[in-house]
Amino acid sequence: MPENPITIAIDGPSGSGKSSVSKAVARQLGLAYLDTGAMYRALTWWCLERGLDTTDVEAVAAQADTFPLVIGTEPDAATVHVGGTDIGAAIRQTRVSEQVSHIATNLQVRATMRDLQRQIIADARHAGAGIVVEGRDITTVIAPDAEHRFLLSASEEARLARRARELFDTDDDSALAATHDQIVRRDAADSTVSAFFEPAPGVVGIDTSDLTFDQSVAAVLDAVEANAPAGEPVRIPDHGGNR
Ligand SMILES: Nc1ncnc2c1ncn2[C@@H]1O[C@H](COP(=O)(O)OP(=O)(O)O)[C@@H](O)[C@H]1O
Ligand SMILES: Nc1ccn([C@H]2C[C@H](O)[C@@H](COP(=O)(O)OP(=O)(O)O)O2)c(=O)n1
Repeated sequence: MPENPITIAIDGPSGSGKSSVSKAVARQLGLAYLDTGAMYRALTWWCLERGLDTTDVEAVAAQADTFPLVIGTEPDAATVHVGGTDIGAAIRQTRVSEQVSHIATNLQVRATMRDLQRQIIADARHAGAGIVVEGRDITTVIAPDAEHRFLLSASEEARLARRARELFDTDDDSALAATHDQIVRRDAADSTVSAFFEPAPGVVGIDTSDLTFDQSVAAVLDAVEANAPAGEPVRIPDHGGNR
């Protein structure tokens, strides 16, 4: 087991920059990376493929217990497979984004995901330098004892514009309107089961609204460095660490 593995937990609403910043931080520090949102999306895809009603709490929970999910934890290969099928692209489809909150607010599903996520974190700490884990309940429920915990935020305006540019290559009015459901409605639904708009006690809040992407990454890296035990430099200075 490595000497001092670390877990970096990062939460925040949609479009706050969790996935992109977490991947970059993991790369820089030579850590594994876990996108917990991808796990909820994978289960949503699986249920839709089987024609299940995603609001059927018991039926969905039964699938969560058994569906053959394999999630990659390399920041440059954060792959998602179920039963050997690569669904990395399919889980980003609009039909999945529209339904995923039904799955993510199912408390039985959350309990199953919690156990899976904790196992992945334990494995990464056992096998390597540690892991960056991002989602909505990582700082509060999944890994409240993580060495470093962050809540990323950004104004609704900034988050909508980012997502619109990502999905439609523009943030004109029609792109913003099309993005609204994915960001605002989904966050409202998801926040009924997790608290990710404000940092919990002991969690470092970073508002990325007026930061560039690189500044957001640097803000997390600087805070990790500042919080590291004395004599243990954590930043790997050259290109992307050892993974
Ligand atoms: N200051 C910033 N911090 C983080 N991401 C930013 C920033 N400015 C622009 N972006 C872009 O916004 C998008 C954020 O998306 P993502 O990382 O998927 O957010 P989340 O995982 O929170 O939904 C990315 O395309 C990223 O490059
Ligand atoms: N730990 C988590 C991670 C994601 N979720 C929910 C929140 C979202 O509706 C879905 C998908 O998460 P994802 O992080 O991919 O969402 P974004 O599209 O990046 O906003 O899962 C959750 O409830 N708890």
